[in-house]
Amino acid sequence: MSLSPIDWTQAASDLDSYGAAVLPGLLGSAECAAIIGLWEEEGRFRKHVSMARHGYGSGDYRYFAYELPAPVQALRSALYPPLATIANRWAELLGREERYPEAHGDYLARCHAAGQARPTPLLLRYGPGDWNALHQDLYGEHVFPLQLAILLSRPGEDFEGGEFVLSEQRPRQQSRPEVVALGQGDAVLFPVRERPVRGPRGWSRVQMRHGVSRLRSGSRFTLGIIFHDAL
Ligand SMILES: O=C(O)CCC(=O)C(=O)O
Ligand SMILES: [Fe+2]
Repeated sequence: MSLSPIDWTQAASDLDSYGAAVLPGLLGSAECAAIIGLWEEEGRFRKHVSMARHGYGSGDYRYFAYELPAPVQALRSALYPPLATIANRWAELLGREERYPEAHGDYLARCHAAGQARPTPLLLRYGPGDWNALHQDLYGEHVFPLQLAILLSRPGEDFEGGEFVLSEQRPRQQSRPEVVALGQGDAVLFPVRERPVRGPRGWSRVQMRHGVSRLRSGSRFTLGIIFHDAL
């Protein structure tokens, strides 16, 4: 798999300003199709979740089992180091003690030592009328602060509707919505739980949630990459 070059200066600046950054064309259409094709390979997954059954919205997702498929493993380990740099800067701004090592393997060792040893990368599938409730992907005490979702289907061709949505809950203020327009193969980077925002009296912390608006028609697949593992 070949990753297109990523403008990390732009991505960090967008994350700081809006709490979201798009990595345009991270995957090509053939790579997207190959990852969608994994959905049918049941043996690749450790768990299948029906969102309606849990009150999470409507649609399905499947958590990959270890060993992760090669492109998923490659994305997870290649994207971690620049994200760890941003995460460490944010931790400092927020007065958090935790710091993130340079290599993903070292961070996973920390998760695994705390009993968080199940892989969290997932494939999501939405059909007509499906949606994903605003949520946070927390699976234990260890939370790597940034994650990404890659849109694998073609908006306007494979599906209509189904916009990626973020909400930012500001202390003592109303929440701010952010809708992220994605094309096939684009990734959106976003905070798992919180991010620093500069206010009149220094930095403060806002809570973030993400979800997906209702699909009007068609079929939409996403690959989610989360860097902490699950209990
Ligand atoms: O389908 C999407 O765009 C959102 C997926 C999601 O919730 C995730 O990757 O954690
Ligand atoms: Fe999620």
